[in-house]
Amino acid sequence: MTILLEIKGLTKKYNAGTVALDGIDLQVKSKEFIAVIGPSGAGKSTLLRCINRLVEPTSGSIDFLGQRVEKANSRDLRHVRSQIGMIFQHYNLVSRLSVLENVLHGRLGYMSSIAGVFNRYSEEDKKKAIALLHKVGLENEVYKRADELSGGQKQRVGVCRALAQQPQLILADEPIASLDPKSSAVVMDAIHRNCTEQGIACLVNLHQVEVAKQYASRIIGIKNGKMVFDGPPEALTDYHAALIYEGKESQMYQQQVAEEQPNPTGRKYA
Ligand SMILES: Nc1ncnc2c1ncn2[C@@H]1O[C@H](COP(=O)(O)OP(=O)(O)OP(=O)(O)O)[C@@H](O)[C@H]1O
Repeated sequence: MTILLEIKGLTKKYNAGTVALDGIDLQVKSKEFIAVIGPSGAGKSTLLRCINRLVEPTSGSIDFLGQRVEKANSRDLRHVRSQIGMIFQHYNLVSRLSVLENVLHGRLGYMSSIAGVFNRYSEEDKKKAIALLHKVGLENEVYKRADELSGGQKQRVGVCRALAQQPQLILADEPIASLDPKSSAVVMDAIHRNCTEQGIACLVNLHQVEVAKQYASRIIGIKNGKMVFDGPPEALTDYHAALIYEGKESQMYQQQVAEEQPNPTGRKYA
């Protein structure tokens, strides 16, 4: 498998003096589905946000498909970001726009600035965006305003927006932290199934160890800005989990993804 992303010695110190990341080394290969676990404040969000430079790293290197991200100028950074989709905990949708328009925002990185400003999306982009919405069970919501949706539906729109980019990598920053267990299962299924089918690598930040084990092919444990575990889910024992969450054990059990309920209508999504 190709190496997509190679991080060496990544360190982030915030102005207040907090060392959020302390010399992280990480290689991500194409098609890997990696869960990043760790207690609140461990540095998970900072790690994901340094990869696409939503947060500026203090030192270290980030190589994404041969491009040095930490040194990239604005044009190169735009190119890198077009290949990295992002899913946010609080969805980051434009409330007053339709579901379809929000998904089409995933195409902006591929359009000229003028076409983007005037929302001149191609018919093909629109068809693909609608097909994505069908795939996640939002076929009846395509033309609704984003602020008319439930949290779980909004996050499925966020997933479609990231997929519309046709990225090489998706960064999902606590995508289920604001959702109930049933919606969490639907969202995690949508991320996992689409990434697997389309060969997209994914780094997903999660609090819950059981959810990480359920979906990931590899788990990374972060504690106090350092990587303290890196291995397959079956290698993550209770001992490792206790070590990662030491003193904050209750956080690793926060809401677990419910098994999907049998659905008499035959529709996958409620
Ligand atoms: N903009 C910021 N300015 C100053 N300190 C910050 C900033 N963002 C994060 N931090 C600090 O950096 C550390 C790591 O935070 P980060 O949000 O990356 O952790 P996390 O593991 O994602 O936590 P959570 O699960 O609660 O989101 C914490 O101590 C946090 O308070």
